[in-house]
Amino acid sequence: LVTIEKPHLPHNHLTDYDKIPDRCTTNNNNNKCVKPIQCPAHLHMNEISFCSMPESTVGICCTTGYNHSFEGHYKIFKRSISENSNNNQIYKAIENGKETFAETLEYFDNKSDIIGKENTDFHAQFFKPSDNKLEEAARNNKAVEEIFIETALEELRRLSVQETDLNTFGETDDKTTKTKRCILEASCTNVNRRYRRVDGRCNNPLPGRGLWGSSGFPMERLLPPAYEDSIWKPRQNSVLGGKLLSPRTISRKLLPDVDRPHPKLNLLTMQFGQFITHDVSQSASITLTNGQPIECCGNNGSTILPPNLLHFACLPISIDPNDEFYSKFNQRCMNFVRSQLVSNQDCKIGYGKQLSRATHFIDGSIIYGTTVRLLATLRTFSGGKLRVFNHLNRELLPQTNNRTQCETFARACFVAGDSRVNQIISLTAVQTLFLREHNRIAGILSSLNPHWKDETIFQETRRLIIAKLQHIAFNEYLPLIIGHKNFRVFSLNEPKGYSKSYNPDINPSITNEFSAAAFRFGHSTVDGKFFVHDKNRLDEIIEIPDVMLEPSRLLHLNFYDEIFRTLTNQPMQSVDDSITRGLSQFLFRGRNPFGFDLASLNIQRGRDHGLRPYNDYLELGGRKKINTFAEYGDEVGPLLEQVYKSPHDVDLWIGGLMERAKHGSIFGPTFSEIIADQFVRFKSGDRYYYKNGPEVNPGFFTPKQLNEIEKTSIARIICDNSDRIALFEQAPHGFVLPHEGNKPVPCDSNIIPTLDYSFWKD
Ligand code: HEM
Ligand SMILES: [Ca+2]
Repeated sequence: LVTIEKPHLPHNHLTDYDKIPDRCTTNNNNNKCVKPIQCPAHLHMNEISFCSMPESTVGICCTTGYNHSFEGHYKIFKRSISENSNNNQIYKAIENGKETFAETLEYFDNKSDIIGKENTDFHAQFFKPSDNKLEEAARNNKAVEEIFIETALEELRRLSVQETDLNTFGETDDKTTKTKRCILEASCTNVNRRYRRVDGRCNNPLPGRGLWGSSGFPMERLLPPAYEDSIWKPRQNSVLGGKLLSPRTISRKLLPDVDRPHPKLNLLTMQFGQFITHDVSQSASITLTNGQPIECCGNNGSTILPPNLLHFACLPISIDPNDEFYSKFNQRCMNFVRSQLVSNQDCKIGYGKQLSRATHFIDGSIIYGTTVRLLATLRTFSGGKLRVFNHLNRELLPQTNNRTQCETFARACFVAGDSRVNQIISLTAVQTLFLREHNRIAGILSSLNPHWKDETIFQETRRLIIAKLQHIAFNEYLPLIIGHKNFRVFSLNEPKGYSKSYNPDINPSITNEFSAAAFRFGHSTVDGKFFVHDKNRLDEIIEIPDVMLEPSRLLHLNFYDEIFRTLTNQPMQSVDDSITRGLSQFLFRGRNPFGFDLASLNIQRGRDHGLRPYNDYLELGGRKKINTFAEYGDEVGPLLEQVYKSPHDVDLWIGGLMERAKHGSIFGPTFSEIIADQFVRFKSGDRYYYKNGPEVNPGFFTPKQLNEIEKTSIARIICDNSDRIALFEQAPHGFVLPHEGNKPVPCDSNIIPTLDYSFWKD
């Protein structure tokens, strides 16, 4: 290893892989950033952020998107051996070779006593010798354990990447998956398909990258995980020793319910944020082998299950006996099950990697699903349309009898491309909006092109809907949340016409930092109430827990229009240290007197996903770490000090929420950068990005079509799909509260531009 000058990571390019060699030029001073190991030609450099971490002396990895070379890991392990030997018998064992395999086994044995056999198996999978090896060992009378260590050593030292079979990757809807050792590979035949695949595969057809961003693909990371055993053990201890406090304690002491309406943005901004989230990210909890959920609490929540009964995936959130709220219900335990990992059994070494079930791209997977099979259940196969539930002459989402997605008492329960569609009724409404827009466009395209068959109409419509969704996300939504400065700095603003932003080296995948922390800023923007107006009279105040997993109100004739009027006219809440009780006490309460605390889930999820403490991300963004609580300021410092032993313990989601908004962004710099970085990935890592021209995008739009698409606005889509029962006008800037410069205009006004679809005539 060569120590080199610590590079300054410019804010604008968390993902600028090209610049790595410049920044990491060799220079033997004491800054510890390390020159990246040389990657074999078919792999490429990733995770440049290691470079900005002075204490990450070892982390630069060669990766094809998520799997680090073994050498990269070996170095990580070496470091943890020297720094943290207690917990790391296993690495010691590897370091010392065969002599210490007993220690390795001891490690496993200890574990199995504490948390059951399955966990041992989990750890074992990283080091498990192949069947061939085991047979050979048996023939030669070698101890299995010896083989075990030999294999681990071999794997660790190997740099080259071999082909092997791996058939347990994600869900596939075809048989084209061919995988290599540590390069999960989709075989991309027909790379010039005009339409993107529903599962997101083969977006990047270069070798080793076919699965990038596809459904079931692992999330990326900006920084290496903070697992206490470097593999999967969540961060649970303060840097000063002793346990971190329970997420619930942090939540109830730091995040009260205060009404602070945002001065400019409306609830549709909140709702669109969740909509985008569900398009790009879905982690899934581990389940029992029969698919049933895992329970980590006993006696109706009054206790955490004893260790011998606790499933290895349990990370229950403990509740203090003096919790002002939950103590009333004798609750001492909130269920929490850890996220599923990508099963990469043939890659024997590595830390746990969470997957996303959604395609990581902004590609309408929330509308169309992520498998051909699911999509087939959503289509009519006639006229390119999606199935609807026709209700009083209005199109609603199809209903389902499978009530696992809704409260049992709900009169309606809907299906869409994403299983979370019923999570809150305003989300269901936006899902309905895009369903209607799809069918409306399908109607227009088929009347323009009567010779088109169902499949062509469907695919062309889907392509256009995705373009509209991307246009709204990048053009209307993103600048409002990250602010124009970040928008510029991250080169997210582009002139009209074709984009030059595509870069096949950029991995489009969701980062853990984005989905387990930064983009959850949105939870702070949720208002606990919807003020629903009938014409201009206040009709009903809905408490949000009453419309979670309970979307029946959409069966009321006026409701669809009314909820859009509420979303556009009611302010969202500001991003700050306030979370509505609707989420922090009553999440999914059903008919119970209490529900979950989403803030606790967020904090625990961050620990589950190995997010590092907030300070590390400050540094990643080129800022100084905060070393004393006083530096957090008079307001925030004392609060944090109540719940964290050290300023270096602060969870990322909490630290980010506490930052002051700057430069026109609605949150502080750390969230801004993580989010901007993610949107750079969504754009520059998506070959089918709607603004990409014919040289890269097989599904490109003509310049004239693109010119029309760039007139898209959320306001126009709302207008075109309203029931015209309670919604006849709309402000042109759909995410901005109506004001003098954003007055509602009649839906047929050309102040809200319409698209000329004649350019879609064959
Ligand atoms: C409107 C009410 C909302 C409800 C009821 C809700 C509920 C939830 C729940 C239950 C989770 C899973 C928590 C866990 O176990 O880790 C979650 C995750 C998440 N939420 Fe929300 N949420 C809401 C709004 C939003 C908004 C407005 C945003 C963003 C602007 C957002 C962003 C996220 C993100 C990024 C995740 C992680 C997704 C994943 O990767 O699985 N949510 N939310
Ligand atoms: Ca997607």
